Amino acid sequence: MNVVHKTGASGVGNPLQQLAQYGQSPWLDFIQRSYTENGSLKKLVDEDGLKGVTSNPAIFEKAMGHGTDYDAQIKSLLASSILSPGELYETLAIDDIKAATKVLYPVYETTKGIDGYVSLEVSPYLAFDTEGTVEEARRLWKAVGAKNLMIKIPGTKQGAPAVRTVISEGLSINVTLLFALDAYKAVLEAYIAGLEDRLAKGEPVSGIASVASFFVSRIDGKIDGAIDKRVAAGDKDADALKALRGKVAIANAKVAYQHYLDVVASPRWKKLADAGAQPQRLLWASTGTKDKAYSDVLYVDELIGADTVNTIPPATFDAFRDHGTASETLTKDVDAARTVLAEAERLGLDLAGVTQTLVTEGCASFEDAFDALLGSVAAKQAALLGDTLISQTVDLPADIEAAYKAELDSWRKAGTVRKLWAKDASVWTGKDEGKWLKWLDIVEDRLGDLSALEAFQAEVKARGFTDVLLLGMGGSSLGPEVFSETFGQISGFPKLHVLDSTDPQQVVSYEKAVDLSKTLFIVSSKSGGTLEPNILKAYFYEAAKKVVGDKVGSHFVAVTDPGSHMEQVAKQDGFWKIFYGEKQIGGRYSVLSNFGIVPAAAAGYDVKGLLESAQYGVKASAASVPATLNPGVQLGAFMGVSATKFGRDKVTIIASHKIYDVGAWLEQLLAESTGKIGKGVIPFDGEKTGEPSVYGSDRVFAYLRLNADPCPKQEAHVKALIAAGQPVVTIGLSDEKQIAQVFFQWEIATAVAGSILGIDPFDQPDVEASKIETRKLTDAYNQTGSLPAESAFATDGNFAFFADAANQSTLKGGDTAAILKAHFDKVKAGDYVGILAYIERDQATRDWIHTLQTQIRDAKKVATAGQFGPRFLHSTGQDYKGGPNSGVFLQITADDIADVAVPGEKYTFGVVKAAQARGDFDVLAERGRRALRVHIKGDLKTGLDTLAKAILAAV
Ligand SMILES: O=P(O)(O)OC[C@H]1O[C@](O)(CO)[C@@H](O)[C@@H]1O
Ligand SMILES: O=C[C@H](O)[C@H](O)COP(=O)(O)O
Repeated sequence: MNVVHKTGASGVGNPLQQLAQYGQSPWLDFIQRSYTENGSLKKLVDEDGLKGVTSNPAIFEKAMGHGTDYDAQIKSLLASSILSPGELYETLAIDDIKAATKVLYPVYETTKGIDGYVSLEVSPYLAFDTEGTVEEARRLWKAVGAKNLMIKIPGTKQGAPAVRTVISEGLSINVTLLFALDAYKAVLEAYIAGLEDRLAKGEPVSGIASVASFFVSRIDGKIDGAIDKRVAAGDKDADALKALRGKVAIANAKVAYQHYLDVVASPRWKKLADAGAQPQRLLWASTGTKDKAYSDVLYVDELIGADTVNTIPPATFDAFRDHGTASETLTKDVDAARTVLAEAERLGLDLAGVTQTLVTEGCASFEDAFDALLGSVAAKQAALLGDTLISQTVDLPADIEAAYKAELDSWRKAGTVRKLWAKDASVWTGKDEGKWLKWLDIVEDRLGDLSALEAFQAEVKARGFTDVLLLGMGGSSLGPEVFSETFGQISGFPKLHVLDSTDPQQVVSYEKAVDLSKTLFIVSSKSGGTLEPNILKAYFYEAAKKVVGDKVGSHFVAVTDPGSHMEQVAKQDGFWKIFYGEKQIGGRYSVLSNFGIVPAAAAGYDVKGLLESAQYGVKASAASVPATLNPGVQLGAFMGVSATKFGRDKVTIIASHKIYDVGAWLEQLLAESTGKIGKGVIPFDGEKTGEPSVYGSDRVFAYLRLNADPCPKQEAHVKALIAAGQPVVTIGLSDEKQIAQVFFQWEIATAVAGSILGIDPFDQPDVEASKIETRKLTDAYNQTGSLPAESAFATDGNFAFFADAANQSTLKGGDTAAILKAHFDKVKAGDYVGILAYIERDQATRDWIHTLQTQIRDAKKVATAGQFGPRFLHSTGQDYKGGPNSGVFLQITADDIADVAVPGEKYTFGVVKAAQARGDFDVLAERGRRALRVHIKGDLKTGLDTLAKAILAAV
């Protein structure tokens, strides 16, 4: 923008200065930091008689979204705080507005509060939200804290009542996006009513200012477009239509001004004026000429009149200074203006429809501009934060990429990310999903309670515990397990062990692995009613009591939701501490709440560092980050679109060795959240990476890569997968602590994928079903002393085979080879195989199962899962029963070499495990799954080896 005067700095002959003679105030429709800082804005005030400034989302997009004006401040803000792009934008915008209000303040003073205003618009996302607008207007008003601020509010149906409310509270308001006379009348009415509300409350009406921003050029843009089309089509009224080109917008504005004059002359207004009220002036907005055929000062020249404002874009400002004509025009030819409007109506130009469209388009285009602005702030932020943020790269074949991008764009346009953050259940099935979203806020909440967590950590250290034994299932155990597997033992702190099994051997192994006299037990159960943690607590409480005596309670800590059965137990048994969870967070979303953080603190991990890393992730996927750039949403769309549109519903997890256990946590999150009503994405962890040829076209791949220590073999495999056209998302971590960020990113992604799948990602109906079956069996045991009888449909050596009638009928032949062959022959392309083993989970059995699943995959070219019961029941079990019916399952049970009693119960751990396996199997069968159970008698190792060979022969 130039500051060149036609006739010198004195202002004599400067048309901009001359506007004052006609009662019009020129404002500038532009703001930019460098422009304010380098004195250019002040120069316009001094030399051109500039009297105000307006901004809008598109203007800020131009200012902030490009160039380097804001980089230094962004850098310094990011050095001291963890902010979302929305928070960052707002801080920058508020600073700009504050700086401009300082430059304009002398104008405010000399004009006694009539001019000198700087406008800041509420978020364009709130254009149809009265309450949201009111809240945001109050917040911004306070944040800027300048008398010469105007909050800009769209004059929509929902905006008008907001205007009345905030005017009644004494805020100065610029009502924007007015195109139609009726809308203008409504906001003028809202202004007057707001002032009357103040009078009624006995509050002053002086010192409050308002303008009604009536848009001009956009109307001609639309009407002229319609005219041109009709003329080109040979309309019979072509000449009459052509005569209206470039006339309708000005006529509309002139008629609006007549309404203003009528209102300010009314007795109703006089009363307010006598009390010191200022009229709500009409402000001509959108006054840059868009059609080059017209004068570049058309919408200034033609709209000059008393008590009005014209907010002029820079180029028009320069042009008007150079060759504008200041003269009273607004009240000229009003009858002609009315005739233009009548003529437009006669010719069917539908001004009402056009103005309505312009409101809708205006709101949408400000939203688009805001999205672009926030997107560029997000991109700048990501570049500056570098590897503080985990990286994410999505490699997709062209067809999936197109659908993925379209999905993200439709999320952006519909503002679905904001709805998700606003906990709006309509993002999913519209049931009670909104009540399960506290995990969105939990990181901030936990960061706010760091001192309590750190004090606990110091106490644990001071008490000299050697071990921490966590007893819990699923969401209460898998997060702590990731921490323990990733960070190991920290010097000076106890070693963290996680027990999530009812296998008697495993219970005993864990007991032997710790020094009971120096162990801190964490009993972890959100609901407090889950069978396993309750019986494990009973067992270890008794065991520890034998060693530490009556003060055993001081070795126990509970993590549970308020009011749970576990809370009562903890109180009754004198536990050292009780840490509470949030009822509005489901187990699998609880890792960043006390369920993950308390065990992490006990083990001496850097809780603050973990939470802060997570907080960077929270901000990177915040409501303000448009879907197209929002990593959590991108990840969710990657899975959701691949599953629903391309039949790629299997997420294969590949993780660097040091962070391998994230896969187990991820399995629960994805499977329990999405696998239901026959839909879902099915996670596969634990398969060794293979050549592209062993994978079908039913998969996507998630590669969690520790950038400092990638495995060359995994790297090569992933590269080959991408080259082969498999969909791959690569998530890069610069250090292990970033697993906390990974957790949050996948939580958002899972919620997003759930939305795309059209399910409720926060319930787990089929897990509940097998819990009920198990409970029936353990109750029966308590009554009768034995589990209900069952009979194998075939036995062969040390193997006994069980199946429901439907499956049995398909499994011909009496020997192991024939049965397994018949079972695995059912596997077809797009299916998966699940080996579900109710045996001790130790290194040897884990190696066994992972080798076996990989071998089956290579033979059958299908996805394979290798799971241990009862652990997986609280994880992938939901998907296996409730998700797509594409699983072929082999359940493995075995004799227990020794059983272990559960204190206070008739049943033993062995009985519980057996009941769990049967409950699981019954529900699989009931859901029509292809399932076979093999029971191994005698020595387990021999049985497993023989079984593996038989399976390999069968596949
Ligand atoms: O923490 P709780 O209530 O003991 O539940 C353990 C696990 O059981 C489930 O409720 C069902 O498997 C999981 O969602 C949960 O993580
Ligand atoms: O308040 C100002 C308006 O936002 C601006 O004048 C819109 O102008 P445009 O139609 O040129 O975008």
